[in-house]
Amino acid sequence: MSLLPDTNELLARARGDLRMGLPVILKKNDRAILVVAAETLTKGRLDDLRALADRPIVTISARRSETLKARAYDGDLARIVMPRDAETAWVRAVSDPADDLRMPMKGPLVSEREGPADLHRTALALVKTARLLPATVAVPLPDAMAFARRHALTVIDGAEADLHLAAASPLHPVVSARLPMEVSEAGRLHVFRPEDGGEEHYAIEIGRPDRTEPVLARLHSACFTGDLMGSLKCDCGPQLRAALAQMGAEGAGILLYLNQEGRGIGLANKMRAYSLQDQGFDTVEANHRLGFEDDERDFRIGASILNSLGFSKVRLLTNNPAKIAMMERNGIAVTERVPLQVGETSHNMAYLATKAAKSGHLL
Ligand SMILES: Nc1nc2c(ncn2[C@@H]2O[C@H](COP(=O)(O)OP(=O)(O)OP(=O)(O)O)[C@@H](O)[C@H]2O)c(=O)[nH]1
Ligand SMILES: [Zn+2]
Repeated sequence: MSLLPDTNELLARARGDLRMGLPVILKKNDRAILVVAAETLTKGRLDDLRALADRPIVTISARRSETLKARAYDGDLARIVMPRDAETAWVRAVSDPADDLRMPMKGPLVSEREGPADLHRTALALVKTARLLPATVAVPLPDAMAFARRHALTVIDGAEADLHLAAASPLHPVVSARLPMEVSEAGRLHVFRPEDGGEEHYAIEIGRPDRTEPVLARLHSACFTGDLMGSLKCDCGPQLRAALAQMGAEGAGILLYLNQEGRGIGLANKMRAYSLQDQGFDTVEANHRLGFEDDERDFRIGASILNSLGFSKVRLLTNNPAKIAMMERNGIAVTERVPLQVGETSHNMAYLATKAAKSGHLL
């Protein structure tokens, strides 16, 4: 018998650790780093890191380094060397763009160019999956296994972590039950749970769609503000309700409710993006300043749920050609694009225009 956690389980544990401000250890052969998520770094933890190495490394994505005018010698990321007198406020200013305009970063920032960046890259990918700001603070760690045992810290093999973080986690059906709804009394809700400990996703089936014919389908990404609060900043709520109404009217359809809030960056980061939008940046620029790509969603999840429910052909309700391409690439044939243009307001006109201009959305 072995109760030792596998890499997936260790990654899930590490996400929890990082969100709580606990360090985790990433190792590869005889190299290891001790990592803390920049956003949860406390003074005490910074002192602990400094006791191990006097110049911790703050890793940010190349997107964030563009704004900070820091050199990204590692291509997709930059390893910034912490000045000896820098405190947690300095780490916050590097990782969080909230005050970029009010207090421009006093540089110059010095980027590390020696030595491998691979473990730092893994750390950055990991904090993103924990829905934290994409920035980490790390120090090299000799004798990692003994250190981990002494401090009861999670240790993950970097190469294994890379494989798991890049793969689409298998999803398993948990339960499904009848859900009479306003749009149709013949509703059914299916819950799917990913193996990697991530958020659950839902499928709402309307009627009993014929699995051999293209089904009217919608891949809806969670939007707490739009779906539930009636936010006027986006078109998500009206799109959700229009999609369900059309399925109800046709008597059949499948709506996936994917928990990829904020195009995959999480609600806290989306609100950081909204705050930047109030400073004048558009939706894409705001994501970049935070260190994210335009769209961090993984649409393999949607394809895998459709597959598991027995659907292989869809009439897809969307204005986003990238969604169609992702479905086709993952084995779901899109026989027709059904436009979904509802919910334009004076508050979201610029948002919709940016999506058309920069993200290829069809108007
Ligand atoms: N990061 C970020 N996410 C946003 C913003 N506004 C809305 N979202 C999220 O965007 C997702 C919806 O994506 P959209 O780009 O509006 O539409 P789409 O799903 O790509 O395309 P359609 O199928 O045509 O609706 C939801 O997860 C929202 O929470 C924003 O300003 N920044
Ligand atoms: Zn929205």
